[in-house]
Amino acid sequence: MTGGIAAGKSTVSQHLRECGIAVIDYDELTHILQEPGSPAIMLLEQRFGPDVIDADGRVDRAALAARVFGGAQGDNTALADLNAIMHPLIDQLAAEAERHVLAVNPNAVIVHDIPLYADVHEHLPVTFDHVMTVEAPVSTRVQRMMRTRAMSREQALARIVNQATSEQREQLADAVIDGNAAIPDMDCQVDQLLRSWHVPMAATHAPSERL
Ligand SMILES: CC(C)(COP(=O)(O)OP(=O)(O)OC[C@H]1O[C@@H](n2cnc3c(N)ncnc32)[C@H](O)[C@@H]1O)[C@@H](O)C(=O)NCCC(=O)NCCS
Ligand SMILES: Nc1ncnc2c1ncn2[C@@H]1O[C@H](COP(=O)(O)OP(=O)(O)OP(=O)(O)O)[C@@H](O)[C@H]1O
Repeated sequence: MTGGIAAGKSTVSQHLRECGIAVIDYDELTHILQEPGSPAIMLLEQRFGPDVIDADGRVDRAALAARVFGGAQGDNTALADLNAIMHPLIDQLAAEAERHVLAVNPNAVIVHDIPLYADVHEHLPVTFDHVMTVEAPVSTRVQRMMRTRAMSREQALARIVNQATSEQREQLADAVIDGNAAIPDMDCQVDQLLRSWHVPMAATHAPSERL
């Protein structure tokens, strides 16, 4: 699963989990890797300086975001350098998470929630049976980011322009979830998709019981 920022991926993830599906969330993996003691800390401090690490030794994500999305004068490679540090570590942790899920249940259905799939798919060490993207208009997503992430319009737009476009994501996907629909409708879209892909769902959340 991929999708533009604030299109509704976490909302879909929640429903997938309720359906008994394991979700590996690459934003969560990023956050784990930015906790004290992670190998990423030293690399990020070397590249971005001590200001992006807080007093407890974890990444100050707001400070780092300002560095990479804030258009700092003379630092044109900041975002690419952040990605070069983080992405291999995220991929490694995702592979570990997948192994862990499969060790418990070799038949598990696993969804990787990869916001930047369109940007990174050529280098990912895993391949997928299906790709879905969650999409909503830019104006809706900007409003959501301003409301729920306390971002300014400029900060919200800076994230969007530094990601692939909806069209690029849709070209790679075999299904598009309308993240602008009401949440119960989104859930129904997901249920239909899972049925069409013959994905078994947890009985307690079978769609017929919810409707
Ligand atoms: C830039 C950072 C510090 C921002 O932290 P913050 O708490 O504000 O955002 P969070 O991590 O919750 O991510 C929210 C969304 O921002 C967008 N985003 C995150 N990283 C990037 C990036 N490198 N390029 C473009 N958009 C990004 C995604 O849509 C993501 O879903 C952090 O996201 C980070 O270190 N990103 C680099 C790792 C990465 O690429 N993660 C995405 C994995 S696919
Ligand atoms: N269909 C919807 N209708 C109304 N609000 C929604 C809908 N989908 C998501 N939202 C709300 O929009 C915000 C962003 O949604 P969500 O966190 O699911 O998006 P996301 O794609 O995971 O975002 P991010 O890229 O920031 O991780 C949340 O507050 C969520 O409750």
